[in-house]
Amino acid sequence: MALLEVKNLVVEIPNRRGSLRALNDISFSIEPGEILGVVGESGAGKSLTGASIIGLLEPPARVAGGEIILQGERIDHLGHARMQHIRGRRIGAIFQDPLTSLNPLYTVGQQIEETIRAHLPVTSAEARRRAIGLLEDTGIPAAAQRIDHYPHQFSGGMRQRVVIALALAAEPTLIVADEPTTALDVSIQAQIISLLKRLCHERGAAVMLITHDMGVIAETCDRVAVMYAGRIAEIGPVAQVIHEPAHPYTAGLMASIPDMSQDRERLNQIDGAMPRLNAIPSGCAYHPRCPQAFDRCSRERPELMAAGATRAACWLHDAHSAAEVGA
Ligand SMILES: Nc1ncnc2c1ncn2[C@@H]1O[C@H](COP(=O)(O)OP(=O)(O)OP(=O)(O)O)[C@@H](O)[C@H]1O
Repeated sequence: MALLEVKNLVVEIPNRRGSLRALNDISFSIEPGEILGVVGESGAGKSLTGASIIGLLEPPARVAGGEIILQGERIDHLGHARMQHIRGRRIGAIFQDPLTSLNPLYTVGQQIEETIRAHLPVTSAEARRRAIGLLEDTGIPAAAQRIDHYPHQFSGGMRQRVVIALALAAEPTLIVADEPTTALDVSIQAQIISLLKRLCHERGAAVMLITHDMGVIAETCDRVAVMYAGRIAEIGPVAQVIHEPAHPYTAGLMASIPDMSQDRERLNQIDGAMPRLNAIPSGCAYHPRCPQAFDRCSRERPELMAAGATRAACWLHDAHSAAEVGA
C-alpha cells in the first residue's frame, strides 16, 4: 500500500468574482521510505500541494475536490485537533524559514521534548535523552548544552538542523519539506539536504521535497513530479525525467540548471513566465512558451500519459498527434 495517495486534488481560492483554481486534478503517490521531489517555477502550486497534505492550507484557500489518503486513512476532511495530531505524529513538516517552526520563547529542548511527549509514551527524562540524541544526529555540536539554548542563539543553518530534529521527533512516516534550504547560505544548503536525506533514510521516513532547484532533485530524489500552472506536467523516476525529459517544460527546467561551479540561481531561463491563475491558457497551459507546441496544444488539454519511462501531460506522446506533429 502506498504511504500517501493524493487523488484528483483540487484547491480553490475564492475571490470577489468567484474562485480561482490553484490546483487542478493533482494525483500522485509516495511509497514508504521514498523521496519524491516536487519541482517547478514559482507559482506552480508546489507549496499549496504540500500545505494541503499537512492540513495547513491558509484560508481562504481550500480543498475543493479529491482525496488525500495517508496509510489508508482519508485525511483531507479531518478537524483541526485530529489533523494536529497527525501532523506531529505521522507527518513532519519543514519550511523554508526555520523560525516558522520554532517558538522563540522556548528553548529548543523544551520544544523537541514537548513534541516527543505529546506523541510517544515516554518519561520526561527519556524525552530529554532522545532530544539530545536527535540534536546530535543532526550534527549540532555540544548538543547536551545547546539543547537549553533559545532559537535565536543558533545560526540559520543550525536552526534548520533543529527544525529537522523537531520534525523527526515523533518518528513520523512522512516528512513534507518545503524549500528547506532556500533561506540558507548557499555553502550549507547541500549539507542540510544530505542530512535530511540520511536521517530520513535511517528512520525509514518518506520525504516530499518541494524545491525550485532541479539540481537538488537530481542529487536527492527517487522520483519527481514536475508542476506547471497547478497541474502535474510530468512524473517519473528521477534518472529518466532528468536524462530523457518527456515534457518540454521539464526539458526547459533541466536546461536551466546552472553550471555546478557557480552558485545556483532561481530558474529564469525559459522564455516567458508562469501564467497567472486567472489567465491560464487554453489547452496545455505551457503551450505559449513551448518550443514544440503544435495546433492541438492550444485547443485540447492533455492528461498525463505514458511517455517512455515517465508519464507526461503532453500531446507529443499521443499516437493520434503523430500526424499533426509531422505535418
Ligand atoms: N492565499 C492565496 N490567495 C491568492 N492566491 C494564492 C494564495 N495562495 C497561493 N496563491 C496562488 O496560488 C498559486 C500557487 O502558489 P504556490 O505557493 O503553491 O506556488 P509555488 O509553486 O509553491 O511557488 P513558490 O516557489 O513561489 O513558493 C500562485 O499563483 C499563488 O499566487
